Amino acid sequence: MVADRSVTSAALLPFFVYEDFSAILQGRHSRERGNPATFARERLKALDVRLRRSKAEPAFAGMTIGKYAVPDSRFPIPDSRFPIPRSHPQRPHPMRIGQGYDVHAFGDGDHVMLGGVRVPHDRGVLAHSDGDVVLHALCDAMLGALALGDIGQHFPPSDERWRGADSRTFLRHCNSLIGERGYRLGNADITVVCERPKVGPHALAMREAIAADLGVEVDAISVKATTSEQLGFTGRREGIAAMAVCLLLRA
Ligand SMILES: Nc1ccn([C@@H]2O[C@H](COP(=O)(O)O)[C@@H](O)[C@H]2O)c(=O)n1
Ligand SMILES: C[C@@]1(CO)OP(=O)(O)OP(=O)(O)OC[C@H]1O
Repeated sequence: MVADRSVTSAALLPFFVYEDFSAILQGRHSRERGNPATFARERLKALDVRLRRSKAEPAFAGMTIGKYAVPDSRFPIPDSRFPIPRSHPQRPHPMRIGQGYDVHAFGDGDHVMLGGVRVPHDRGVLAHSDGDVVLHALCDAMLGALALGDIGQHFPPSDERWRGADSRTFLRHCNSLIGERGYRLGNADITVVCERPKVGPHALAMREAIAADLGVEVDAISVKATTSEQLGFTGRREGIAAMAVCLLLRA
């Protein structure tokens, strides 16, 4: 699937203002970075994200575009349940590691969402959200690296807001939690376990979609797959699993 790489200018306004303000606070101004709005537009252009004029929900709300966070009104940030530590240790960790794992059972359907990509299949998955095991495992790895619990604590299955939700929303939110705490994603490595569908033909599209949402280069994201040699629940084609590890670096 090719992402709708467009975003409303209204959605970008708050971070233009923020960028301007923070540059002033840091004693830097237009000579160093140029006009903030122009700088942001150039960054968006480099990432092939187009500005569009629309009053609709911005497609990229909540995601990080390069160094910019596009606000997502659905999430109060900071989330009071997961406060940002007020004081960092004198020598904060230069890096943090996280791992995640997710499983969904197959059910009726004609596709599975994997890494934000719609992959045609003769089954769907049973899930509260869109059931994207790749993104759920990655979110858990990112949350794990921050010691912030797991995806179910941030997006409870009991919450109707997340019924049928696009898991890229979860991913962008986890990324914003990372940024707020002074880190950035260094790289992530994801393994999908299933007999079918074949993941290989879609792996690049998944890497591109994930990289776009996280504001990192595609080579920072690895997606690979294995069968389980017809053993266990994945081998019997009852479900699909994914594992992820990620490394966070101090921003
Ligand atoms: N769902 C899958 C499973 C595997 N692949 C690719 O096939 C290779 C061989 O799989 P084995 O389990 O027999 O090692 C594997 O290395 C993957 O490249 C796939 O694309 N999708
Ligand atoms: C993603 C959430 C959203 O409610 O529900 P599911 O789509 O069922 O997926 P799961 O991997 O079980 O993670 C729990 C929930 O956070």
